[in-house]
Amino acid sequence: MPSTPPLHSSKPSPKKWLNRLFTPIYATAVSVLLLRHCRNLIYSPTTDPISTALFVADFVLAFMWLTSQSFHWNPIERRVFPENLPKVASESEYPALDVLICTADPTKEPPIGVVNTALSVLAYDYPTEKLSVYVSDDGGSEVTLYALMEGAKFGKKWIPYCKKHNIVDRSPEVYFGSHDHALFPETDEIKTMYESMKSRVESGCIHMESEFREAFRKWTPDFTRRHHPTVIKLYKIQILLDKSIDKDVAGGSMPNLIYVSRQKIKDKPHNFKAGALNVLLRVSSTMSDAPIILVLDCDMYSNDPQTPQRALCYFMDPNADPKLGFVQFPQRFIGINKNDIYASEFKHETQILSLGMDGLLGTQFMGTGAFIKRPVITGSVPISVSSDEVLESAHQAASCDFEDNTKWGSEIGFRYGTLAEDTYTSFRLHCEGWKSILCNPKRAAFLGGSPSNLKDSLTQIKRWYLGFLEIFFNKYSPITYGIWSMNPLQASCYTYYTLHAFWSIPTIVYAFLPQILLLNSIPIFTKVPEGGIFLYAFLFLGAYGKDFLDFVVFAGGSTQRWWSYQRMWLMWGLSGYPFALLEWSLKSLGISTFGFNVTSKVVDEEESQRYKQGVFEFRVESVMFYPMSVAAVINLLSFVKGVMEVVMNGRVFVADFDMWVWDGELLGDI
Ligand SMILES: O=c1ccn([C@@H]2O[C@H](COP(=O)(O)OP(=O)(O)O[C@H]3O[C@H](CO)[C@@H](O)[C@H](O)[C@H]3O)[C@@H](O)[C@H]2O)c(=O)[nH]1
Ligand SMILES: [Mn+2]
Repeated sequence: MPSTPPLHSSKPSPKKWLNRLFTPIYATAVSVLLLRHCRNLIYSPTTDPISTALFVADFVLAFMWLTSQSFHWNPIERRVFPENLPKVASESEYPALDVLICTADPTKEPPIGVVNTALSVLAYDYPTEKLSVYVSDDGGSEVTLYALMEGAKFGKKWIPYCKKHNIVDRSPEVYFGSHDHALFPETDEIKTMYESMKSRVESGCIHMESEFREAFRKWTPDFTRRHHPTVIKLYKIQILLDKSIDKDVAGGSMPNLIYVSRQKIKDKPHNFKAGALNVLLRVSSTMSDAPIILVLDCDMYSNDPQTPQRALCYFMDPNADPKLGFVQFPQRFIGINKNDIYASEFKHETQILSLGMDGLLGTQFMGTGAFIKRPVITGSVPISVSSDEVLESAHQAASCDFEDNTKWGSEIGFRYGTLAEDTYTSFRLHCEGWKSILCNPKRAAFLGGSPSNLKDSLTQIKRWYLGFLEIFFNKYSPITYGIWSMNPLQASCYTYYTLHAFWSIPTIVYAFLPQILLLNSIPIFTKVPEGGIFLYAFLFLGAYGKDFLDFVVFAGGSTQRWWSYQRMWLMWGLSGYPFALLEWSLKSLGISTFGFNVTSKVVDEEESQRYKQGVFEFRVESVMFYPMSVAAVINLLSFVKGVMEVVMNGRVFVADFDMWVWDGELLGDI
C-alpha cells in the first residue's frame, strides 16, 4: 500500500493490442506490394517513367507508414487526481510559477485577446505571491502595453471576483460572452467595467492619464517594429502589478504582470518566437526565477483555474522521475465549426499520436500549454547578468546582443534554426534524456483559436512543414542523430513528423497520373491476377479503416470530422506540403528566405458567418489553390470519361491479360 494517495495513474490504451496485431499484418501486405513493384521494374526492358513514378509514390507511402507505426506501439492514457494534492503538499510548498506569454503583431493578434489570456492565468487558483505573468510583445506595440495596463487595473476587481465566486471561465471575454453566467450582486458593475475597458483598448488610442504617460516615452517617431531600442530598458520592465505594492480590492496580494518588448535591431536575426521566449526566460530569471514555467501563446487562454495543480500532480509526486522535463496539455480549440471543414482540430497530432509518444519518452512540446522545469530548458548554469539591480539586469537580458557568443538557442533555451521551434526543442530535450508527459483532462486546460479560412489554414500548415524540413535536414536530424541519442521508436515519431512534407509526392502522383492516363486511354490498372485484388483492397481499406477506428472509435471524433480530415489531407498534399518543399529548396539554394507568418486571430464577421455554415472559403486568392484546382478539374474530367466508357463499352479500358502493359509493350508476368 502506498503511504500517500495517488496523484496520477496511467494505463495502456485499449487499442494497444489491436495495433500490435495490425502492424505486422499490414506490413506483410505492404511488402508484397513493394515486391511486385520491384519485379516490375526489374523485368521492364527499359526504364519506364510511369511504373517508376508509381514505385516512388508507394515507396514513400510505405516508408512514412513504417515510421508512423512507432506511435501505435505503446499508446497510454493518463489520469490525474488533483484532489489528492493537498494531502501530499500544502499550498505553501507549491513551487513558484512563471507564465510566459508571446504576442507578435497587434493587427493579427488583437491586444484585448492578449489581455484576456493574461487575466485568465493571473486568476489561477494558485498562491498569488508565487505567480508571475510575463508578456513578450514582439510587435513592440504601445497599444498592447496600454491594453495590459488597463487589464491590470481591471484585474484587481476581476481576480478577487473569480476566486470569491469560484468562477471557472476566468477569461472575462468568455465569461461575459456566455449567456448563462451567474449573476452576483457585483456582476453588472464588473461587466460594465470590462466593457468600457475593452472599448478603450479597441479604439486603439491611448488614454494618457498621468499614471500611464511615463510608460510610453520610448515610442519616439523612429521607433519601428523591426528596429527599436530596448523598450524595457528605458521604461524599466513595467511592473504593472508589483506584488509588494499592489493589493487587489479585496486586500489580497496580487500576482506579477510584466510587459517585455525585447530590443530589435534591423537585419539582426531575432529568431521569432524561440528568441522571444528565451528573452522571457532570462528576464523572468532576474526577477521571480520560478522553478516551473508555463509557455502560452497569446490566444490560448486558460479554461480551467486548477490547471497548475494538475501539472503539480506530476512535479510534486514524491516518486516522480527525476528526468521528467515537462508536462504538456494538448492544444484544444474553440470556435471550430461542426464538421471542422479545415481539420483545424489537429486531432491526430494532439489526441492520437501524442498518446503514442507519451508511452515512449513523452509527447512533443506543442508550443503552448506546457509546464516546463526551468533548469531543463535553461541548463543548470545560472544566467550571468552583471548588475545587482534587478531592472538593470532584466534590461541586459532582453538586449539584442546578449546571446552573441553564447549557447542560447543552440544548447540552451528554446532552440533556433527552424520555424517549428516547439517540436525541435522537445526533440533536443528528449535527445538529452529528458522525458515528458501528456495531460489531457476532460475539460480542456487551454483553448485557442484556429484559422477560419482556407488560405490561413494552408499557410499555417505550410509554415509547420517548412519548419519540420529544417529540423529533418539539420545536423541533429531525428533519423541520424535522433536514432542514436534516444529510444529509436521515439526518433521514428520525430522522423514521421519532420519528413511529412514528402507525403506530397504520392499525393501528387495519385492525383494526376492515373487520371491523365485514363484520359489518354493508356491502361494503368491491369486486370490483377487471381487474389491480387484482395491485396489492393486490403491496403486501401486497412489504412482507412484503421484511421477511422483511431479517430472515431478511440478518440471520439465524429464521422463527418473524420471525412473533413481526409479531404483536407488531400489538399495539404497538393498545397501546404509541396509549397513547404519548394520554399525549403529555394532557401537551401540561397534563392530566397522566409519568416514566421503569424496566424491571424482577427475574425471577420461575414467570414466567420460563412465558416459557421461550413462554407469553404475561396474568396481570397492564393497560389496554393492552383494545384488543387487543377487536380480537381482533371479528376472530374477523367471521372466523366470513365463513366462514359462504362456506359458505352460496358467497362473501363484495361489491359486484357494478367500482365503489366504500358503502351502495348509487354513488361513481364506478375
Ligand atoms: O516572431 C514571432 C512570431 C510569433 N510569435 C508568437 O508565437 C505564437 C504562435 O504563433 P501563431 O502564428 O499563433 O502560430 P500557430 O499557427 O498557432 O502555430 C503553432 O506552431 C508554432 C510553431 O510553428 C508554435 O510556436 C505555436 O505554439 C503553435 O500554436 C504567437 O503567440 C505569436 O505571437 C512571437 O512571439 N514572435
Ligand atoms: Mn496560434
